[in-house]
Amino acid sequence: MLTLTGVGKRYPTGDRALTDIELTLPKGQVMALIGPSGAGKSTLIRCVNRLVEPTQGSIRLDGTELTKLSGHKLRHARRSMGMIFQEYALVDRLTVMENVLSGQLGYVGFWRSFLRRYPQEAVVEAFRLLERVGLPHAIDKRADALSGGQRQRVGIARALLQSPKLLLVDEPTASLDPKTSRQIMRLIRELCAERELAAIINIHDVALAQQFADRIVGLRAGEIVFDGLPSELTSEILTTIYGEEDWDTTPEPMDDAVSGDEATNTAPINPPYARVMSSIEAGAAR
Ligand SMILES: Nc1ncnc2c1ncn2[C@@H]1O[C@H](COP(=O)(O)OP(=O)(O)OP(=O)(O)O)[C@@H](O)[C@H]1O
Repeated sequence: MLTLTGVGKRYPTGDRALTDIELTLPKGQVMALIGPSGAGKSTLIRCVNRLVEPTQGSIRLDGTELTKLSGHKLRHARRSMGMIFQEYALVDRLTVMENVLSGQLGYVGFWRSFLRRYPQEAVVEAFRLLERVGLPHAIDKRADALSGGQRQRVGIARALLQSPKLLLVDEPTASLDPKTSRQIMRLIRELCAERELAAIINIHDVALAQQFADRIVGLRAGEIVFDGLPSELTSEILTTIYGEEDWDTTPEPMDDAVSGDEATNTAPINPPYARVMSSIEAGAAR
C-alpha cells in the first residue's frame, strides 16, 4: 500500500535526518516508529505527506509516486493521508463539530468551508464519527472546553472524516495520562482494524508501542536499525536503537525515602525502562 524506497532527507542546514529508508506498509497494518530524539521519526512521517520534501528516493501510495506530485495532484493525494498531531491542532474557539468538519477542507472549496457550509453527508458522517470516538454529547462544546483525551478524539474524528487510506500519527499520547494514552492507542488500533487503515505512529512510549502496534520500526540517526514484531523487541535491540542502558533495572528506593502516605507520593512512579521490560516479559497483551 505504502512503499518507501531509498528515502533520504538532508535539511538545508546540512543535517542528514534520514538515510536510505526502505519500508513497505500493507493495508490495515499499525506500525509504531520508535527511536531517540532527533532520530528522524517526525521527518519520516512528514516526508510521506510532503510537509517535508525528501531529498532522495521514492514514496508510493497505492501506485502513486508522491514525491513527484505538486499543486492540485498533491492536495488530492494528501486527502488519502489523515494526520493526527501531538498537540491536537484544533481551533479552540470552534465547536467540536466544526473542528471535525474542518477535515473536509481538502474537499469543499475555500469559501464554502470559510462560511461553514458543509455538505449534509459530511455533517452526518461527522456525527457518526463523533459517536464512534465516544464524544456524541460534546458536539456543541468549544474545543477549548475539552480535556486532552477528548481533544485527541476530536483530532482522530477529523482525520477520519476525509476517509484516508493511511493515518500519519505524530506522538498522539505525549500530553496524556497513562490511562487516557492507552484508551487513545486502543481507539486508533480499533479504527484501523475496522477501516483497514494503515498507520504510522511516531511514539516515544515503547511499552505502549509494543502493546498496540502490529509492527515496530526503530530509527537511530536517520537509519532503520530494527524492523520486527513487538515481541522481538529485546533489551539488546533497545540498546541498538537508543544506546547503552541497563534496561532490566528497576531503580532502588532512595536512601532517604520516607514511609507512609508521604512515601506513596514521592516514590518513583512507573520507571519507563522497567515498564518497557515488564511489558516485554508479559507479551504483547492487548
Ligand atoms: N526544519 C529543520 N531544519 C534543520 N534540521 C532539522 C529540521 N527538522 C529536523 N531537523 C533535524 O533532523 C534530525 C531529525 O529530526 P526529527 O525531528 O525528525 O527527529 P525525531 O526523531 O522526530 O525527534 P523527536 O523525537 O525529538 O521529535 C535532527 O537532527 C534534527 O535536528
